[in-house]
Amino acid sequence: MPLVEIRDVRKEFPARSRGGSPTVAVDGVDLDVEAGEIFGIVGYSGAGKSTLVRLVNALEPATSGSIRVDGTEIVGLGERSLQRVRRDIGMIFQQFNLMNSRTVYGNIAFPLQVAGVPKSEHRKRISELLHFVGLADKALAYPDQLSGGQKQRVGIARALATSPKLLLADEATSALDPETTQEVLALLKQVNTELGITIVLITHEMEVIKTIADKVAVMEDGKVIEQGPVFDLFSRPQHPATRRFVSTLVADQPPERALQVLRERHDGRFVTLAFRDPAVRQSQVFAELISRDVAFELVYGGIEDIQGETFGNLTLSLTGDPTQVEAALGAVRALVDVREVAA
Ligand SMILES: Nc1ncnc2c1ncn2[C@@H]1O[C@H](COP(=O)(O)OP(=O)(O)OP(=O)(O)O)[C@@H](O)[C@H]1O
Repeated sequence: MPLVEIRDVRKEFPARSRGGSPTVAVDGVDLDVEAGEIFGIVGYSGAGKSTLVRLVNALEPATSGSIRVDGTEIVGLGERSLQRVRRDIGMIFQQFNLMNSRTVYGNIAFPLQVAGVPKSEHRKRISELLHFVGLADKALAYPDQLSGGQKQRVGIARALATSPKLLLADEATSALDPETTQEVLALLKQVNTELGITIVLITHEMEVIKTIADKVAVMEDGKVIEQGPVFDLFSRPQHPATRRFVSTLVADQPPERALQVLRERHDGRFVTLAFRDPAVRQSQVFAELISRDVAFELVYGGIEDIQGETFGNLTLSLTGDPTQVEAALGAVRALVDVREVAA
């Protein structure tokens, strides 16, 4: 049984003005998040990502559909029962949402108070959490004395205080610089592997997905347009929006601007080879060209490492006898996908 099971979920917000039309923020979404995984949801601003996660912890009620969290149907559930479900769900935010008038200790104590954990148990639990997030010496600091990365660590400690099964992360690294982003992502990975907590994270950055997610769903206009294991989605994106996201990390064919310059420099036939199968070595492919006296230059592209598997697109300029070029490409097609680059 998935930890989170979403079926045909829809969320409609009423029109903001008289005569206006309602906004369908989430439109018929189906998703399964298995226990123990890191599930990424990626999409541009307005795609409906935040609304979807807010439905999962019932900060907003769904208009229709079904959402099961750890087996409990939460759509239509009463407030009292929802509070019990929410106790198993932690959440972290882009702007950290810490209480500035409370110390780090006080911020982490807050969910413990709400959950009715006796005060005598707070000190030990908070100390454990602060050690885990690497802020053992900051218990008495106030949020405005901390860096962004430290504030998010406090956010994570606070979200973990009541030992949730599920952690929802809403653009948790979007306000951080690239180096701090990597540190916070590493901490989230630790939350997942060492504490066994399932994580759903939403982001507009493929880098975040690539770094820690196991599975990913792409959202556009309230719908999930594509989902699957991260490697599959990166190496074989189907939908144009997914291709656009993937191209922010992995070069595909050269864009029009680059192509113009490349054509001025190279007069051969341009083809893009997609390397996806780990059993196929680049040297095998190049050997097919060399054996037929086809000269080649790598003009665009690169190879990426996604969770230990490599793939990428290399655009080559080929020169030689056209019949030999054709024959070589025939042999190359047996090894990798070959696409012509439009003249
Ligand atoms: N409380 C609300 N009332 C009315 N419309 C809303 C409300 N919350 C979100 N929306 C609308 O729902 C759509 C989806 O918004 P949502 O915030 O879920 O997208 P998102 O993908 O998370 O984007 P962002 O990263 O910019 O938050 C948008 O058109 C937004 O204007």
